[in-house]
Amino acid sequence: MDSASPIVLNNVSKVYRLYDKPTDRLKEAVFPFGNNRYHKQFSALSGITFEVGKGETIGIVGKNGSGKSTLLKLITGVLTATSGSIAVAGRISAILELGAGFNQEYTGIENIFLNGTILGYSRDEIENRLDDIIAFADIGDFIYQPVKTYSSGMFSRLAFAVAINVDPDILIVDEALAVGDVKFQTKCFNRFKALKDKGVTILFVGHDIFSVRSFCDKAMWLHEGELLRYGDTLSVTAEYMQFMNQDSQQSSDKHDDLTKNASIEALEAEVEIPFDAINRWGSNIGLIRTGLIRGIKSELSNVLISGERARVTVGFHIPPDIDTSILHIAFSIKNTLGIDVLVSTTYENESFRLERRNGLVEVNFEFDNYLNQGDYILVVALEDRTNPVTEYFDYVEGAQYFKIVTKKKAYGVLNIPVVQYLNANGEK
Ligand SMILES: Nc1ncnc2c1ncn2[C@@H]1O[C@H](COP(=O)(O)OP(=O)(O)OP(=O)(O)O)[C@@H](O)[C@H]1O
Repeated sequence: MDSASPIVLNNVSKVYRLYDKPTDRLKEAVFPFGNNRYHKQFSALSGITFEVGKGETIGIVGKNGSGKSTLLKLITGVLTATSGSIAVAGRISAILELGAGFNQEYTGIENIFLNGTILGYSRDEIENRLDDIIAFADIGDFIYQPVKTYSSGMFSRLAFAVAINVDPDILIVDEALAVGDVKFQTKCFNRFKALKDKGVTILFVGHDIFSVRSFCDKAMWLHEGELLRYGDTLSVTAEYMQFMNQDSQQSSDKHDDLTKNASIEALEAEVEIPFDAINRWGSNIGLIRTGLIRGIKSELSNVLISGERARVTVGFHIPPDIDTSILHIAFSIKNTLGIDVLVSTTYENESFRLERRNGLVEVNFEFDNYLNQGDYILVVALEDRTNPVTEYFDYVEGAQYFKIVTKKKAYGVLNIPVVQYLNANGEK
């Protein structure tokens, strides 16, 4: 165990007591004999062991009720563990519940001082930061009103403004609480990034996989109170996405008949699965046989030239039990942060008709490739988008890994030609 790690948990468990009625809690307090008489036990976390290195940013994922908030409340000390040990070194700033640590009767400004004091700052230190905090919250004259008059958006702005404009060693944030407009959320993210660059250790409950992928060094997946995975962000979130996808497919009975793999058996002997995928999932894995991207002119393998037209080819089989009217073909190009920078699906194309046929079917997508230089991942999928949650027959994350090169160095995510001209003396 690294003694420099600011957060170390060893075999931590948390058991909540559940009472059927509020009076049962009272009865148990008044008659403490026979402790278990009035409550049931619920294990919200069990056997959690991990450590977080200094300056690491950890994204925590897991479905509702998996124990994320409980874990963070144990680390911040709001809750105490039923068993196990938790060692935290450094000043923690946390936003786990909107309104926690605020006095409803106090004004915004008074609450800034209250919160700052809870975080361990002196009055002078808070005064030095007051203007920044007020400017960041940007809630106008409401800052002079009692916080009980605030909307949840205002609350969120004030809570974030305080928590991220102080100098914590450890920042703990639940992304879901960043309610507000895109501008405010971007401001928060910029500030997180600045804190991360300064070496602050950050625990971040991510509800959007892509913010976890773009922001976190490592990811942690909690499931039913257990730590299922902890490690490389891309692989942990990919496994989590796969699980969530399967979970939603299992709970949807609409296309039960499509999840049969019988037709795959006939195809299995034909070709080995050629992909070196980060991840592959779906109800009919094996249907996709090719997924590749090429520059149309250069035809180089695994290298595309920015600005050149590119083609993605997806080759697949259509088994007899899949209705071709709901079967769609999609690709996405992800950058190394796992963010989809380009997505296209035949579902968007009203004139697309897939006819049933035997043997390999190929669908081509062509586009002018204005992506900038860098490393990219090709994802190809066979999907059904007729339900609110997309179901995948076969999803290959990593059908091809390729580079895009530019003729001369370009900046930004896109390399779109931009016309530049000068208006001298206001001439048009
Ligand atoms: N005070 C409490 N008393 C009893 N059970 C609780 C209490 N707080 C949480 N739980 C239960 O513990 C489990 C874990 O809850 P927790 O809030 O930690 O999950 P979560 O992953 O943060 O969920 P969400 O994503 O919905 O916020 C849930 O089943 C929840 O109902």
